[in-house]
Amino acid sequence: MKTFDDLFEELQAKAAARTPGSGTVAALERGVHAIGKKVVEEAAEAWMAAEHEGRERTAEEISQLLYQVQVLMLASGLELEDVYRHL
Ligand SMILES: N=c1c2ncn([C@@H]3O[C@H](COP(=O)(O)OP(=O)(O)OP(=O)(O)O)[C@@H](O)[C@H]3O)c2ncn1[C@@H]1O[C@H](COP(=O)(O)O)[C@@H](O)[C@H]1O
Repeated sequence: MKTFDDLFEELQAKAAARTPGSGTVAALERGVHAIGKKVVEEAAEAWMAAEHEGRERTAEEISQLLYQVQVLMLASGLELEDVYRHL
């Protein structure tokens, strides 16, 4: 099973290689403003799922939120340690 750290490593590698066909590379090209909107969208969907749609849908939406947060980290030049330092 993929962890948060595993996913970040995968996304970093794809961003560095500019892997063709990668949705992450395409998102990074769209920039921070567009990525930020996806973070907010997925946060709202996670909230709605938690209130109305049950555990499985909530877990799915939270996974999408975590992905979008990682894309925002990459777009901002952040490493995992930069965030973990504040936990
Ligand atoms: N975990 C994710 C992941 N979660 C969400 N997303 C993308 O985020 C977007 C979500 O947008 P939407 O809300 O519009 O999606 P949706 O189809 O409406 O789904 P719902 O929110 O309605 O459930 C979609 O484009 C998804 O592809 C993800 N895209 C990629 N990953 C993983 O990231 C890695 C690299 O992916 P690529 O860069 O595409 O190779 C792979 O391991 C992928 O599994």
